[in-house]
Amino acid sequence: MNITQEAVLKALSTVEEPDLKKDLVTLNMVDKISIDGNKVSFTIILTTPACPLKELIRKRCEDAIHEHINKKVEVTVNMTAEVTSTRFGTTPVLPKVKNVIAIASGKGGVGKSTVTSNLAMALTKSGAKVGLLDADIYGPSIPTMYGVENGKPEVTEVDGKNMILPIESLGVKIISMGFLAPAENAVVWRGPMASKALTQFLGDTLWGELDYLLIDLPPGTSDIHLTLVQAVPVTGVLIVTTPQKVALADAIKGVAMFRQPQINVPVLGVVENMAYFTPAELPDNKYYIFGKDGGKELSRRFGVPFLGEIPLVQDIREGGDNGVPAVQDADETTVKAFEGLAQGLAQQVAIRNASQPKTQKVEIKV
Ligand SMILES: Nc1ncnc2c1ncn2[C@@H]1O[C@H](COP(=O)(O)OP(=O)(O)OP(=O)(O)O)[C@@H](O)[C@H]1O
Repeated sequence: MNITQEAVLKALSTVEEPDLKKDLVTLNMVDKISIDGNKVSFTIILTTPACPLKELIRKRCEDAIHEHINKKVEVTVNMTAEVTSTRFGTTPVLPKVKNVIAIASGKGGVGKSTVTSNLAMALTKSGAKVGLLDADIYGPSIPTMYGVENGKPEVTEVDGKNMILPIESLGVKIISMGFLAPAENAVVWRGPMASKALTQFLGDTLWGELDYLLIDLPPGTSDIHLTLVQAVPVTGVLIVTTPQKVALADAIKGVAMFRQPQINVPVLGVVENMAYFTPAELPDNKYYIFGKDGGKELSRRFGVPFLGEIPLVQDIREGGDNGVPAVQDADETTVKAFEGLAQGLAQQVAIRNASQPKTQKVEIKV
């Protein structure tokens, strides 16, 4: 049997990337083809390390080689990932950050910061480079959730400009207004001053190359939200809500705000936090304390993806208080819930990036 590189590519051109609806060869996702007798190996470059379709794509590649070349071929599919971006190298604001994702909730206290901190951790665990900006100036809780509440970011000079170095914890680069203004002084940050300080803080941080920068926005719909998402080209926003009526009503206002024509930030999805309570000793029991399926209905109403349910469990609260996000070492249900959210969000980012017209890359000095 004489297998050629062309034959391998031809076989793989029959495999469609399920989300992007184009074949792997057209999408330039096939690399490093190697052929040795009846052994064939190649690398598939995924659009995110958090790709939930990894195993499905691997299986389809193996099947395609067996079907189009020979059943007896020994196939090795290696997987790597290069996170896609439509902003990489095209914008003077954070040009080395591939995707900026804002996390918003209409109502306070729905667990936005908890979800954000676990999301950052889950993406990092998948192999992505992640930064986290805690823009919740009225109650910056990210430093506590990452055990760095006494963090004092250092400043370094780059090309004559003072840049802030983020504090790194558990592999995530973190900047919080809490590092600058202790909680008791948060009241000094008001309106335009807060917006200006935040935007400057964001741009003056030496993030380095990032696949995802998550911004934990303050609760509600304020000038700060508008200034931030207009100052930084944002890939999209994730809406966090609980199933409760009052939380949903505020989440609706949030979605409507981001969708205003002059704002026009894509809503990447909705996640329902505190979806149900599960006691540790009865893991199969679900109690719908705040109501049921409200987040799902919200996503249906606005035609945006529903990215999952996060249970109300003690581990999640404890993780936040102890400075280690629960996705790091909680029980399987909690870990799966946050990993599923990270995969779903990364998938929506990849789909969005693929649907954007390719912008001309411009060289920008950082
Ligand atoms: N799924 C969950 N299970 C258990 N506890 C949770 C869960 N989500 C959030 N919490 C707890 O609820 C409280 C509020 O969460 P968090 O600070 O994340 O909310 P927030 O929406 O960011 O609040 P704010 O409006 O102040 O920014 C915290 O004590 C957190 O530990």
